[in-house]
Amino acid sequence: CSRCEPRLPVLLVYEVGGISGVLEALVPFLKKYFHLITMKEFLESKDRFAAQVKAVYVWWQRPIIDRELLKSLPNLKVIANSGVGMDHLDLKLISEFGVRMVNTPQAVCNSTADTGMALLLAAARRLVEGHQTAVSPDTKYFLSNWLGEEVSGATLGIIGMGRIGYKVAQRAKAFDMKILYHNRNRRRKDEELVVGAYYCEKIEDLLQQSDFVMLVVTLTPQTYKLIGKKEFELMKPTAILINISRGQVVDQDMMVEALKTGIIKGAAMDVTYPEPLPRDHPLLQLKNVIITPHLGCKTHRSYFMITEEAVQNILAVLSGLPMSSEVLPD
Ligand SMILES: O=C(O)C(=O)CO
Repeated sequence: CSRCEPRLPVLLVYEVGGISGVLEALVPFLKKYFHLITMKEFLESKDRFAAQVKAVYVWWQRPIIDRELLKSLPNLKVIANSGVGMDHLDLKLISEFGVRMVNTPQAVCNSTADTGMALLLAAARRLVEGHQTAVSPDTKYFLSNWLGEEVSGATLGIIGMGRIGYKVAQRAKAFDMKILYHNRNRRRKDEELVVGAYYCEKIEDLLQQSDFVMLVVTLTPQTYKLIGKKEFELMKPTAILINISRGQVVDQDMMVEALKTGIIKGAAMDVTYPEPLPRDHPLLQLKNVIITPHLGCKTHRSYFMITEEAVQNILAVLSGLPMSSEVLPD
């Protein structure tokens, strides 16, 4: 009967709470705009819900969007992805089903740039080793030969000056760093002036000149293993690599080699492949490495803003209004 049917558009999420579920705190907000169903509820009542689901909210890679799911949702209009990275989605497949895709780039840029800067500072000043020293029972405390690097005046090379890269540049400017950046195309001329960044057309130039290299590109076939043997060899032996993009942007075996043999000085990574690394992975044995568990944009504020941005985008698609963050298959 029509009275039993949900009056709000039906939004499918993987689950609520738990390891892979939408944060419970966000559910009241989502429920203002949608009739929310979980994957479990959907699978239990496919006959009831299949034709009603208008949108899916992919919360950190769940649910997995495959052909079978797309086939079972004939009136699906839009898939909203939390965060900015879409490498876990088959964009071509989704568009074949006439479904639009949106992400939430505004919501994540400050928090992810903070993570990049935090890693840069932590690696430069050996914060993790420092912490381990401070809490260790049998350590001589004031080791005068245990010096870090100064960030002010050092050169930061940003590979991938998109929204997040630009936020990193703003932070680096406040630290008096010299900023270089590389994009495939120079399309940030106004912003270059604001932060005082220099464009390197060739990635090689940036690698040779930078004291810190930060990876902020999205993972695409073009950026897969962008940093490999040749690129490590171009970097200064004193350089520190920071990765806040995706693990696969770096050839990880080559990175282990570069870190072990002193081709570069250190690395700080919020992303690896796989995540997490197997416990016996050589990267976990190295002292000149900091690894964080994809903290990226994980702040209370960002998580709320992500959901706000996703909701705005979904509602815009459903009502045929323009929206800010459509992702096209190419
Ligand atoms: O936005 C993303 O895709 C991220 O990984 C941020 O942590």
